[in-house]
This record gives sequence, C-alpha cells and structure tokens, in this order.
Amino acid sequence: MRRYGKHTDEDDIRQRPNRKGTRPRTSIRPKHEDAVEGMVLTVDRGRLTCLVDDRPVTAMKARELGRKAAVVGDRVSLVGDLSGEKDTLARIVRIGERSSVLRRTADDDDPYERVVVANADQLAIVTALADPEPRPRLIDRCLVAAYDGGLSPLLVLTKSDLAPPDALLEMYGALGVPHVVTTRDEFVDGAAAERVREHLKGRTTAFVGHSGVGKTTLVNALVPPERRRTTGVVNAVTGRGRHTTTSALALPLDDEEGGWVIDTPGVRSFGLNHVDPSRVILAFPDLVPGTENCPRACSHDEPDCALDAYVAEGHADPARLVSLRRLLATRERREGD
Ligand SMILES: Nc1nc2c(ncn2[C@@H]2O[C@H](COP(=O)(O)OP(=O)(O)OP(=O)(O)O)[C@@H](O)[C@H]2O)c(=O)[nH]1
Ligand SMILES: [Zn+2]
Repeated sequence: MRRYGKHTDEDDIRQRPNRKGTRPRTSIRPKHEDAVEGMVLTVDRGRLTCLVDDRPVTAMKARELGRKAAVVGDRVSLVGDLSGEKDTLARIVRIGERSSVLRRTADDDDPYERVVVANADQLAIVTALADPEPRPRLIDRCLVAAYDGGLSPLLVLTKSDLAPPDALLEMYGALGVPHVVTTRDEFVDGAAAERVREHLKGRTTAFVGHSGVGKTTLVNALVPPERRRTTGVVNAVTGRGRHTTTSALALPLDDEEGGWVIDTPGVRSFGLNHVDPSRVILAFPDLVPGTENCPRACSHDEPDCALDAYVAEGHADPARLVSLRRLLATRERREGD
C-alpha cells in the first residue's frame, strides 16, 4: 500500500504552514525571452515530463528556481532542447502562478506541506461502496483539501453492485457535492465512463482514492490506452497503467471536449495540518455572512462562534453548519486516518 510520502516528486518546499493563510508566491525570475510554455504531465525522480506543443519533453528544473518544485499540472516555461527526442533534456526556468493547489501534509505530525497537483479545477474523490468499505472520514478530509485548495469536489461512488449508495449520499446531501454512482457492468458497456465524463468536460480533474476502490478501472475507462499518445512516452517510461511511480500523471481527455484527468497514487491518509478554517468556509457561501460576528481567528467550532446564532435565526440551514463542523473536525488527526 502506498501513501504520499517523503519523496521529492511533490513540492516539498520546506515551508511552515502559514498561519495568516496567505499563499506562497511564485518568485519572479529574470526573463528568458526565448522560453516556451508547457504543462507538467508527470514527475519521476526529478525528471519532469512536460507537454510542449503536443509533444512530451523531458526537463529538469533550473537551479535558479531554488527549492520551489514544479508539480503535475504546473504551467512552466522551458528553455534548451525542446525537441522531445530521446536523451534530450530541457530546463524549466519559470513556474506559472497556480489557480489551485491540491496540497497535503505528508503526515499530520509533519509540519511541511506539499503540493500534489497544481491548477486542477476539480477533485474526484473515488470511493467504493464496499470492498473496501467506504471511509467517510477520508472522504471528509479529501473534501477539506479540495475546499482549501480551490478545487470543486466530485464524489465518484464505485461498486454499487456490491452495496447501495443511499447512506453515503445522505451524509453528503447537505454539502451539495455532485456525485456519480457506478457498477461493475457499466464499466463493461461503457456507461460508467460516459456518466463520469459528463462531469469532466473541459476541466482538469484530479482523481484521488484509497487503493482498491476501482480508480484504475475508472481512469482506464476514461482514457483508454489508444488515446494516451500524448503521454505515450510517459507510460512507456513509468509503466503506468500499473502504478509504479509516486507522482501524479496527467492524461488528456478526447480532443473534442478537452479536459484532463490527473491520476494520483492511492492515498491512505490526507494530512491537513496546513488547512485554515477561513479558507474552508469559503466553500459555504451561505454561512460566510454569519461569521461577521465571530471572534477573531474563530475556529467556527467554539462556544463564541457566531454561526450558531446565525443558523438559529433562520439565515441558513442548520444541516450546513453541522456539515461544516464535521469537515473542520477532521483536521484533527485520529487513529485510522
Ligand atoms: N464489484 C466491482 N468491482 C470493481 C468495480 N470497479 C473495479 N472493481 C474491482 O476492484 C478491484 C480494484 O480495482 P482497481 O481499479 O485496480 O482499483 P484501484 O483503486 O486502482 O486500486 P490500486 O490499483 O490498488 O490503487 C479490481 O479487482 C476491479 O476489478 C465495480 O464497479 N464493481
Ligand atoms: Zn465562528
């Protein structure tokens, strides 16, 4: 079993969680006039495969970027040999500003945060309804990471041929998270992929899930091997399909609708040390006005929190506050996380 660990393919810039909630900024570097733009598809032991004009180019980070790491999904500027031919190596000289960051703390007792995927719009949280049993706390923690990082969540519930989705759907009803439920047969006839694809059009979606939930089955149905030519080199190098690297991997959806699927290694935990409640609450716009009377740096789960009164006065649905607090509570690590 794998978990995101202390390896270098994620952005492991040594940085303390920032209490003020401001994001680290991309450094401004002297201009490389001849640099071209590309997107990072995968990272393997410091080698980054970038898509430049439809061809995969292997690159390394230029020393001038310092400790800042480029991660999958990053828009980067490259110089040097951009032919993409065997044994050539380009240099990444700039990392573009990120529109979103899926980040995790390696372990809850590890104070360093790591960016797993940059610039994804959506986080697909893949959960089996049985075998393995759903783990609501893990789902909740993924939701918090999504809200914190600026990604909208999508619940993908697999293996509904083994157990019904009702209890889980009820649990997430108040959150209004879009969901797709799939069965084994639907993978055979293609209906599952079709239904999931409806949610992916034109977007960049990072897929996360515990090992064994059927994530590989799903990703293979979404991006069949013959459509992986853009990343064909990547697959040849990393042997993906079977996950052999610790990095995420970006795969293109079909050309017509566009969009990307970013497959990530199976997760067992999702450290949330870095999460700031004030960012999570932005995913609850109906509750935001109610926080005006909160004490400074309110955790929104303390006696003086103004949200109780706000809900009691009928300004928002109490179930929403219950859900918010349930999510915020998952930031505390527990046995089994
Ligand atoms: N019953 C049932 N089994 C499924 C379904 N989808 C996938 N499986 C099975 O579940 C097992 C795990 O599927 P994978 O796609 O390998 O799961 P994964 O999440 O990628 O797991 P790792 O490769 O360990 O990360 C396989 O034996 C699949 O055949 C489904 O909808 N129903
Ligand atoms: Zn509060």
